[in-house]
Amino acid sequence: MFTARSLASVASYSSASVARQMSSASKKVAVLGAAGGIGQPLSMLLKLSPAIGELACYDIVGTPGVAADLSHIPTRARVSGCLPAAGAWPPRGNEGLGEALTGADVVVIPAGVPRKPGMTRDDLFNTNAGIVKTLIQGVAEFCPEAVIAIISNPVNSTVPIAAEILKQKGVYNPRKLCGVTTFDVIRANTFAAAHMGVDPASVDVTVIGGHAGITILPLYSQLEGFAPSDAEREAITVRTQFGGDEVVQAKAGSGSATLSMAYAGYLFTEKVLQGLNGEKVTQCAYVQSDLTDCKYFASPCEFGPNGVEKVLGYGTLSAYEQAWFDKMIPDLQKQIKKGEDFVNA
Ligand SMILES: NC(=O)C1=CN([C@@H]2O[C@H](COP(=O)(O)OP(=O)(O)OC[C@H]3O[C@@H](n4cnc5c(N)ncnc54)[C@H](O)[C@@H]3O)[C@@H](O)[C@H]2O)C=CC1
Ligand SMILES: O=C([O-])CC(=O)C(=O)O
Repeated sequence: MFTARSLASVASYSSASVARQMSSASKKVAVLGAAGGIGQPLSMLLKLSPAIGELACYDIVGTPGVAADLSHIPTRARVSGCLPAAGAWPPRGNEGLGEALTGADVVVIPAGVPRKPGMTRDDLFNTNAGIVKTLIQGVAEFCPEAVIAIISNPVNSTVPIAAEILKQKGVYNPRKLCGVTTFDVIRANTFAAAHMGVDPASVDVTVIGGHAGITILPLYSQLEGFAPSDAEREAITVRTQFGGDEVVQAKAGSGSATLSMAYAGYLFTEKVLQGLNGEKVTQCAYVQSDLTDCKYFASPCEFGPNGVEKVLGYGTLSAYEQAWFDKMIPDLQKQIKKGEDFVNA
């Protein structure tokens, strides 16, 4: 799915590609939580994108510094740093969420607390639900037409929270609201490529479900040339489902994956922008869906000028994957309901 884009290629687009992207409509992207562990490297990668004309960095702290720093990179995107109150960079008086969001085509949200060892993503709910709620209220007010990409965990619940807030405000458009599950895809690609001894750029694993533990279901049976033993298949599947824990444990209390997530968030946003600029692109995302009994479900989606143009199917599951699927559905339904109840109760 992400065959051509490596970090190296971010900085070395062919001149034809740059010319094509610069000639397409210039887009504004807002990053909410831009001073954080994910927010900073994500903002840097987005600053390198020729598709972006304006990059708004919003956080409750630190964005004047992040924006000033990024602004010295010689790429076309103008950068602004916004805080809830005065203190933005460049100094223009009282700035805020409204300034960051007004005119935004895409809003990427990595705001919120990360896990520590021993926690599940659901343990973040109490803190992050309120953060996402506030930020989405801002989106509803200042840029209701924007495509929203939610990174803040637990994604399985924060996306339903966002949907319910947008419904309350009368601006919900299921084509414009996505949970970012790209990290699961790039993890699956990384692990499968290592197993197969091939370049990860040549691997494209479909990952369906949600973004937490057993709700993450990589469909390795659909990957051509991948023939693990039963034990290997079990190990790589579970590693993909619980890859986040590996990083949380290695960081030993200082947070969860940030750099690789920034890369995943960048890949996701670039594809959304390609779609908005008229290309037909396919990537997995956690969106409103009729494919299963879950109201929201991650699967391949076609992106285009209106955001998610089509929720695509995910093909045939092996018996092994079907067993995981059956276990996943009640979990995912519970996490979706928890998000909806937070807003509606
Ligand atoms: N969807 C995914 O695949 C992944 C999601 N995550 C999630 O992303 C979130 C952020 O992780 P990190 O960047 O590591 O955390 P972090 O703590 O380093 O950064 C979070 C940032 O959010 C900001 N923030 C808090 N409240 C805010 C508000 N009301 N408005 C704007 N900004 C606000 C903080 O000031 C901070 O700068 C976590 O919830 C984490 O679990 C992390 C990795 C992968
Ligand atoms: O594990 C976490 O808490 C962060 C995350 O979502 C991931 O790395 O996939």
